[in-house]
Amino acid sequence: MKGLKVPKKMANDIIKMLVAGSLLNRDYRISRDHEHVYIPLREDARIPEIDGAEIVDREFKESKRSPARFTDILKSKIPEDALASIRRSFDIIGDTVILEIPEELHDYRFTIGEAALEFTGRKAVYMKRSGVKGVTRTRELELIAGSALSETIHQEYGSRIKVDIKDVYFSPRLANERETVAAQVKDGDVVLDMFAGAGPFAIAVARHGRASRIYAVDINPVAVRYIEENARLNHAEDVIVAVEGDVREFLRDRECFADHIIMNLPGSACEFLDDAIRAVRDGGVIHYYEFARDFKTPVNRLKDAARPFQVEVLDMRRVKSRSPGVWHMGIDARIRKTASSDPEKSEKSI
Ligand SMILES: C[S@@+](CC[C@H](N)C(=O)[O-])C[C@H]1O[C@@H](n2cnc3c(N)ncnc32)[C@H](O)[C@@H]1O
Repeated sequence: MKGLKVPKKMANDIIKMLVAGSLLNRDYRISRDHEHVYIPLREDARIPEIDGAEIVDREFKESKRSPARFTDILKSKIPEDALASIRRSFDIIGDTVILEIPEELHDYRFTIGEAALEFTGRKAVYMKRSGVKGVTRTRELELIAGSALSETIHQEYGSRIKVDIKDVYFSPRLANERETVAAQVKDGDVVLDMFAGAGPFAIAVARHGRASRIYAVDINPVAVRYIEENARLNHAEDVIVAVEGDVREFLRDRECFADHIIMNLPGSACEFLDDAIRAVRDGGVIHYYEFARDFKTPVNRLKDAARPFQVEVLDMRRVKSRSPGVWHMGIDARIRKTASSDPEKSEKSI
């Protein structure tokens, strides 16, 4: 399974960082040899480059500390053949857990919910009742165990994100992505998060401490209330400007002002590319997201929208899986608006 091999003297700091980013696989035990510590990772964990550390494929012993693996708790409670179809991957957001339960197991949902409550030690377990939908990208959730709490504070890296999981989109699986984007912001940069939700990208950028101003826009008024609250919670109210409304309206009279533009609305960000290209400064970077099977499709879409400007692709990432063969893709692309700003380019090959 996937693990991280790190020199002993770095292990403590790295483990803290992995715990903060929810990247550690707690079902397995950390192991050691004379010089190295081996840390089990979640399969979907994306680890930033760390000098001296190396991703490895390795056997880890199961953790005896965990009450039992999730399915072990359920073994005596639901039929053995039904167990196989339970997806054990679930999202933990602060004190809440969100589970996806296959239709044929819906009759067992309360039993499964109680097992998830015991397994995770959180306060509320919800089952997905729909996919994310509508302009706010929220989903229907049914409480299946614990108390009816839906507002919670989620911690990732050093950020604290308060959110009501019923009213505002939030995915803990984007924690690494937010770090990757935030790390690219330079001293004095102006950042625009076009689809900010409760503000997790904006908070990550603020925590890195280099942006001079971060505009966090969202059309969902509840989300904007949380951006304001999260700015205060993370001592970033001087740098984050929360804006309620359609980002197209916000950009109507603004041009060439942002050094970084974050476009995390993967189903329809393409419809906003013209606005983003106008808003980005010469040499600024667009962090563009799209559901796609390959990198070519989003890269070509960016290039088409940017014409006649030059697009220099800095990085491309499969951020997370959406469905078999389809990925939430992330592209970082520098936009060159004048010939003089076109240095020797090192475009990534697609
Ligand atoms: C996929 S969520 C991303 C939220 C956030 N970036 C995150 O990572 O948690 C997209 C967000 O875009 C907002 N949104 C959708 N259309 C919008 C528009 N035209 N202008 C501003 N925000 C919009 C939704 O309300 C939603 O909060």
